[in-house]
Amino acid sequence: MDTKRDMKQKNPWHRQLTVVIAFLFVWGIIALVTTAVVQNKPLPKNSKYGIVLDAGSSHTSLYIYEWPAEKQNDTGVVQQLHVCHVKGPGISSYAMDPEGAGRSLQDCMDEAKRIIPERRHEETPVSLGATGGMRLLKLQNPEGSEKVLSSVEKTLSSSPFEFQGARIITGQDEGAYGWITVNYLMGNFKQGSGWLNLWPKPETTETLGALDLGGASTQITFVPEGEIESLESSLYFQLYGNKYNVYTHSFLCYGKDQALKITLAKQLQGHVPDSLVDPCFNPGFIKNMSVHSIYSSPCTAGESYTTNTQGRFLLKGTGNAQQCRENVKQIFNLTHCPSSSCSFNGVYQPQLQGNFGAFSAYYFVMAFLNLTTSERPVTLVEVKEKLREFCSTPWQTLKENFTNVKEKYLGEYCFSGTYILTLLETGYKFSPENWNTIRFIKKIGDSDAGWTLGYMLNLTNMIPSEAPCSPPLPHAGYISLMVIFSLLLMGLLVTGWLCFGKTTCTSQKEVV
Ligand SMILES: Nc1ccn([C@@H]2O[C@H](COP(=O)(O)OP(=O)(O)OP(=O)(O)O)[C@@H](O)[C@H]2O)c(=O)n1
Ligand SMILES: [Ca+2]
Repeated sequence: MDTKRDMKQKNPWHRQLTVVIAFLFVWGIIALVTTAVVQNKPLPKNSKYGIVLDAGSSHTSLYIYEWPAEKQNDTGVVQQLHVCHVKGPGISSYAMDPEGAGRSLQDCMDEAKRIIPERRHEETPVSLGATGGMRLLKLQNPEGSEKVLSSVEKTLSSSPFEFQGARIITGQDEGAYGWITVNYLMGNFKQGSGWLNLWPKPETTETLGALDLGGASTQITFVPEGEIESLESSLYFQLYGNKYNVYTHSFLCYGKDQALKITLAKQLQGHVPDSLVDPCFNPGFIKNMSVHSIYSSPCTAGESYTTNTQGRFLLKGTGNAQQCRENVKQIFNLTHCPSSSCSFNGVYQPQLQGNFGAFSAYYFVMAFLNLTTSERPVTLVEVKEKLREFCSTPWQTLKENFTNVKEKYLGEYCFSGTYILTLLETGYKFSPENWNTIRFIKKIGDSDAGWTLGYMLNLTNMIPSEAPCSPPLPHAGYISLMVIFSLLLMGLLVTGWLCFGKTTCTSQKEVV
């Protein structure tokens, strides 16, 4: 007791000092936590936007993309905000009424004006890419295709957005941008951010191959294991500091609508009867077809034919998947291959490698046939069995069971399913062993799989070739660590002070 009293007498500031330090300590903690909270408060959304119109052979879709203004070069930040499906057919169907092509886009452009905030309109890029249908129209009627492009250009350039062109994209670009889209959305273009910067990057990053099936053309794109033998099928990308040698090929006329025309033309063999019995359509299915609709395409232009007087014939389904397969196989020429390995029609294709995402019509058809929604991949045997069963279903039963499906689509699913199977197996050489590398996909996250996102990323230079320099820690991580370290330091200080105080006491005691 005496000792304590003595200490207080010797150090009258002892109590006050303890109170001040305790106060400063609490105040410091509150200040640090407040700073961290305020600093990491979500900022008001500051988005940028981009518009791409996919002018396909069968229809046009307008996609609006959105990304945070301050992070446009990061991987995976651009997301699909909205899609608007243009009413009516694809723009290539407007060759006889070019003004109609531009007019058809107006509703979707108005929708985009409503969705994108007005203050961003002027700086929002809008571009249109036309694919297989317009490539075919250009071959057949170059003047008509120019007029259609001018018409859509007029509509897009009269919008408040920043018009960046309406053009026919090459099949190679279509394949490449589809591959960029799926891999960007999957986050496969590793950016080496944060702590990852501290470790060397792996030599190769696995990417997903892209299979796109349209109405007029189809694309296959993937990174093969070895060298790519053909220069015209080879693309080189450097994205986020990673190098990619990509194989791509686009088959014009092997989209599923044109493939059907070629398959029918092969069966007609130039002689148009009054009716054609076809195993690729369900039993009881009857359709009155115009001969012109089959032979007017550049894809069947090589075939000579004599028509009956009406210029029409009846297509009658028998629903035999096996025979349908045989008919479809005939449109794949497998007799010559000038390279070490080929897909079909003498086109070079390296050995298949890695996993594949199959989208657009691949997805529409396989989803309808219930061959996509399974926890485990559906085997090739199961696909064949499903097609056998579906094709043999009477047309009347199908119509009764699927009242909500468009008749045009419904009538063609037997052919389409068989075509997809044949294209993948006979064409691209997928086998029972590697069939499970294919996933039929519509979306990745909220964004549709397709070429448009990749097209926009490229057009707006949003994929840097080098990984952008970034601090080793994300901002929130940095603040948290600063708080933790500061608390530790303070704790240390207080402990030190207490110990120092005690030592002084002890020594003082000894002195006393
Ligand atoms: N629910 C749906 C929607 C479309 N389709 C079919 O899918 C094909 C169109 O696929 P899409 O990828 O939209 O082709 P496009 O982009 O229009 O054609 P391309 O890429 O060749 O220009 C058409 O045959 C259409 O009949 C379908 O079977 N079921
Ligand atoms: Ca398409």
